[in-house]
Amino acid sequence: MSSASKPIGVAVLGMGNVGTEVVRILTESTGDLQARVGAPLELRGVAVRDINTARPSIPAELLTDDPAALVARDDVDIVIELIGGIEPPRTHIRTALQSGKSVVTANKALLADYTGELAAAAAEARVDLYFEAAVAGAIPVIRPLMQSLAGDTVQRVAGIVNGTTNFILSAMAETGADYAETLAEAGRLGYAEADPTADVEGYDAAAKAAILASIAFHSRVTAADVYREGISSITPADLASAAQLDCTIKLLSICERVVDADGAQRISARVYPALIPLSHPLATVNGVFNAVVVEAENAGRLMFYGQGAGGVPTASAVMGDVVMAARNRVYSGRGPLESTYASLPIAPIGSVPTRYYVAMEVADRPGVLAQVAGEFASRDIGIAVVRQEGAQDRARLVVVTHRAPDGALSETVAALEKMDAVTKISSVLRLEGTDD
Ligand SMILES: NC(=O)C1=CN([C@@H]2O[C@H](COP(=O)(O)OP(=O)(O)OC[C@H]3O[C@@H](n4cnc5c(N)ncnc54)[C@H](O)[C@@H]3O)[C@@H](O)[C@H]2O)C=CC1
Ligand SMILES: N[C@@H](CC=O)C(=O)O
Ligand code: NA
Repeated sequence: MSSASKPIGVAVLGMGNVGTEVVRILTESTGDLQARVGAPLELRGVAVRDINTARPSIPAELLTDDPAALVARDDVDIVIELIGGIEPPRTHIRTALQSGKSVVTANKALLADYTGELAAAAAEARVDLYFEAAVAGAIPVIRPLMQSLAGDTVQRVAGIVNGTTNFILSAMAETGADYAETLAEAGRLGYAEADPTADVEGYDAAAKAAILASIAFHSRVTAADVYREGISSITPADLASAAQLDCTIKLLSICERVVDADGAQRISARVYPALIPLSHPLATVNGVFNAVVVEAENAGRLMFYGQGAGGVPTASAVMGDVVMAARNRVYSGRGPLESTYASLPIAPIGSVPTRYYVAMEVADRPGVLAQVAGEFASRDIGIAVVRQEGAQDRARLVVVTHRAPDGALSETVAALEKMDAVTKISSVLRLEGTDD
């Protein structure tokens, strides 16, 4: 260590749920952090949107409403971006990297689309760009994929990577809690994004899937490559119906290698709410907890579990990256570079085999069931479960299929929608976590 005593200057951009906790740890744990880094970490400044409304927990002289000026300071070595969104973070991060500063960010929305540009700037300047907090909050998942599994071949990375939606679905399933009230509570607890549409419509999970798939499969996957559905249409009736099938409903993020009919490998990256059996390990992941299951050729199955959102746990992941980036500066090292050599193409959702759960309202008269079953059979789709709920002149019919290409399943649903006897398709969900 050539410059053991030279302090590492740190700047924090954004002092919200996560930024506040990062500043707290930086100021409360100075001695331990210094010992772990091999040099003191010195907080040079904190950029906030409005100095007058900023929380009074740090000395006024550290506050600024000019993040660009803070990033430009010669005594700042590491920039921690915790503002969120695309701009201004994209500009601040790029400027920081281009001027030789390392960057730590939790900004999955930005990384899902701009990792290429930012990683290139980091590589050019020979500095680190770290983002462990961007996927599954406190859970170490980026570093295990990038480093621990660098010698293996990852086949699948799947799990629950959004705390807000898992908090909502768990509460609805456990206590019948109201969707809107639970979403508001997730906002108060600091789990939800500034615009919670990103959570409930699956954009946040899709951004995380893009990041995970890119790393796991050494390819470039962006948010637009990820098939996405959110949870806003999930009803208490769906959860009750899932329970009757010994299942629950979770918003899943699934990234896997799939092999085409012609033998070519592709990446399937998809996010949707799905039924999973209550016996599946992900079924017991509740509240703000996330879990990511990685399947690798040689390591086998690995499961990572912990708090996926919230200022305090997320700040832990940010600080882990800060310590690594600071150590690298002290010891003149660098973390791993982005790796996209495999460049696998994306598999269209229609080609991916899956299972469907379809709930519909049908006229309660003879022959309807045979007609419905006929639509599945004509596309070579096997039916695993048929259940009729209710009677009189309207009945709720639930069909669970065997595995078939998603395109054939969605075509069947479109055909059912046109049938006179089907008055309404109430919900279409996929079923995951089963062998058949
Ligand atoms: N809250 C969580 O559980 C997690 C959040 N993240 C990510 O961490 C980042 C921060 O999230 P939160 O702290 O929850 O958001 P937040 O909305 O609580 O904090 C962002 C802060 O940035 C400030 N800000 C906005 N524009 C600014 C500007 N131009 N200059 C300086 N400050 C500005 C806002 O006033 C706000 O205080 C986001 O990228 C988010 O996606 C990642 C994992 C978990
Ligand atoms: N809004 C996100 C925060 C963490 O990434 C979530 O709920 O998971
Ligand atoms: Na993480």
